[in-house]
Amino acid sequence: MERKCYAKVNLSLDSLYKREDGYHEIDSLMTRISLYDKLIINKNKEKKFSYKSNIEGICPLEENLIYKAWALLKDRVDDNGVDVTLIKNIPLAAGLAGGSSDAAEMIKALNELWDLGLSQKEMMAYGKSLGADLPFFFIEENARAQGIGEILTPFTNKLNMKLLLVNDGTEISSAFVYKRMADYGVIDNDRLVSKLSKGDASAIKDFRNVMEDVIFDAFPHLKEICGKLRELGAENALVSGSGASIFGVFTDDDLLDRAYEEMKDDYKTVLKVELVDD
Ligand SMILES: C[C@@](CO)(OP(=O)(O)O)[C@H](O)COP(=O)(O)OP(=O)(O)OC[C@H]1O[C@@H](n2ccc(N)nc2=O)[C@H](O)[C@@H]1O
Ligand SMILES: Nc1ncnc2c1ncn2[C@@H]1O[C@H](COP(=O)(O)OP(=O)(O)O)[C@@H](O)[C@H]1O
Repeated sequence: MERKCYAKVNLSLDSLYKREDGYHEIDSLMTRISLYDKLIINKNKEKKFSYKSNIEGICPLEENLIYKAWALLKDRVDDNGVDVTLIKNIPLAAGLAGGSSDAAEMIKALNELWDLGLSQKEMMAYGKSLGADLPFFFIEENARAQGIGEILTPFTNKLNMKLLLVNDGTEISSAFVYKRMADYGVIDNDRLVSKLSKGDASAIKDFRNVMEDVIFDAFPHLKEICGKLRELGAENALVSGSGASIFGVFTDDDLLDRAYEEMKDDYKTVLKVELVDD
């Protein structure tokens, strides 16, 4: 069985306040992009999890979210052995939720492979126990994420945008940023959702990520990438999630192509991507 594990970007990301349990209430518009890891999963007869990948040392196996997803479900069946191959294309600790997407697809795959009959709601609950970003990947639509990321409301986007994704190899953990966050609550996501559903292009200028205050303070060079994208014709440029990936938003293909040519040799990863759920 083969599955595509799409990356996400946050078109807008607001953090409202820190809760008693240490997590932050957020309000974010999330969308999947045409950059994906590939998971190849086959049953084996050894009742074991065997793993290989095109990249070494993401983290110890027991900490890999794919392994954790398997460990959550393995006692539901007798023949629980699987051979898993991960083709990693999504940059690490990049605000693109690659690990979360891998784990969500692993849960969906095991549900099918082992005929577990789990509902979307049950899979989302398993997902949430592994990370706040996981539930989004069970929706398979653009969604507004609230709560800690698990309250999901699909939205429609009629805007034809393409993104130039830039990652210079900087890795930032979500915990690093959340620890330094102030209270915000400044983004009008109701208005943004309404504009996107009507195809009103003025929405693009309203995209915002409140984590940028913390991120640019600690990693000022990332702000320069946003500036460069704007200079090259992006209608907006912002950090995705807790970073360190930056995306420029384009509605003109020629400008996008030109910006790609200008930037492609200057950073570790420069990719033209589309939104997959529109
Ligand atoms: C910032 C966001 C925006 O989509 O994405 P990334 O940039 O990581 O992709 C997410 O909120 C990241 O979610 P995720 O990375 O799954 O978080 P978890 O593994 O559950 O938690 C990692 C750390 O972030 C903090 N955290 C996470 C989510 C949240 N709503 N409030 C928090 O304070 C937790 O306290 C923990 O210390
Ligand atoms: N399958 C996986 N892919 C990527 N990272 C993983 C995976 N499993 C666990 N991790 C750990 O989670 C960290 C952040 O995950 P990732 O999804 O790449 O970043 P982000 O949360 O910023 O989008 C990684 O640095 C790694 O230590």
